[in-house]
Amino acid sequence: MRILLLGKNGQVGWELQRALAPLGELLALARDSAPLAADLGCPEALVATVRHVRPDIIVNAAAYTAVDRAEREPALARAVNAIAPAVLAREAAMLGATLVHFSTDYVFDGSGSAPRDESARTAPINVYGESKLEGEMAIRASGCRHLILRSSWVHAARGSNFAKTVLCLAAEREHLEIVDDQIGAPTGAELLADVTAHALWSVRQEPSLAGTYHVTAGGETSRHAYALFVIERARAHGHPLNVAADAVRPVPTSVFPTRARRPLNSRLDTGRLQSRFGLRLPPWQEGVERLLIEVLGH
Ligand SMILES: NC(=O)C1=CN([C@@H]2O[C@H](COP(=O)(O)OP(=O)(O)OC[C@H]3O[C@@H](n4cnc5c(N)ncnc54)[C@H](OP(=O)(O)O)[C@@H]3O)[C@@H](O)[C@H]2O)C=CC1
Ligand SMILES: Cc1cn([C@H]2C[C@H](O)[C@@H](COP(=O)(O)OP(=O)(O)O[C@H]3O[C@@H](C)C(=O)[C@@H](O)[C@H]3O)O2)c(=O)[nH]c1=O
Ligand SMILES: [Mg+2]
Repeated sequence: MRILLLGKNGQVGWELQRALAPLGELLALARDSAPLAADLGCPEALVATVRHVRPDIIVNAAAYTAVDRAEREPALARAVNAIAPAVLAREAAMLGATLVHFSTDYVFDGSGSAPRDESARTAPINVYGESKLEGEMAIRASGCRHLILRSSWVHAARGSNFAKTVLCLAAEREHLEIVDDQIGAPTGAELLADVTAHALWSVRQEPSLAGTYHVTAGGETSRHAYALFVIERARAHGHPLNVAADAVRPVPTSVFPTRARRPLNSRLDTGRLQSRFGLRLPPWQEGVERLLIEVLGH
């Protein structure tokens, strides 16, 4: 079985290099891999690469993930997150290959407080979310066999993410302000990659399992409580931080200015994945603890 992985150096792509390796012959590419081009901004080159490799499985871990910057670069976000996945899906359909793709809680508007399942109405409130939703829809419309895995708040030791940003800020500053009205589940890239490998293997055995699934770590938290957990656990590991324990101020999103709007309710219902694939999703704190140990070198 030949697997083509795109975006091998991202948070999820890096962990997929490890998790997919036992499933088949893995060819992992980055944007600038030579001699095979894997720039998702360049559809012709992408097509040439897929036709040359003739994979049984395409795993697309590449994406435009700069949420605020996307508001200023909507065309590039759409090229990478919507047009490239459409091209990959068309090629997968022609080859009879399975396409694995990742999407996000940001396809939803974040209203209410209930977790959303896969059939919930999508209504993105920023350019990144719009571009990711368009990518999902193109994949479904192509008719290719696919797994679309929607996750949230992904962190990894390698790459940039909220947890590592908080660690840096807490080392530099004495006071932090963190929004306390965005609720979701921080999800380790290694968990997402391992679930991907498991789901992919299951779909090979049972093609009717293909489709769209929500995949996050268990439990939920606010960004503020998440930041506090990162700070407390980093201290417990002996990491020196400047910020005072009572100086992490909770603030509403409405007073924390960012270019892109963010959904407040990012809760995803993962019941479908757990029951159909027989999987258990460990609590988010376990993933953050692992991240800290890796980042702090203990
Ligand atoms: N991060 C998160 O919180 C979440 C992410 N997701 C989704 O999960 C998937 C993986 O995300 P994650 O690993 O966190 O993202 P990262 O930002 O860590 O990695 C994205 C990768 O895509 C690559 N990339 C960007 N543009 C191009 C391009 N034009 N051509 C080729 N490669 C490109 C980047 O390469 P380079 O370094 O060269 O720019 C980078 O290696 C994405 O689909 C994302 O939408 C879903 C939910 C939450
Ligand atoms: C750094 C910082 C951020 N914030 C706020 C700003 C923002 O509203 C919220 C989240 O900020 P970030 O920019 O880190 O997170 P963001 O890049 O929006 O994270 C998202 O990335 C994409 C790729 C996804 O798919 C989502 O699941 C989600 O993980 O936290 C604070 O309140 N205080 C702070 O000190
Ligand atoms: Mg960000």
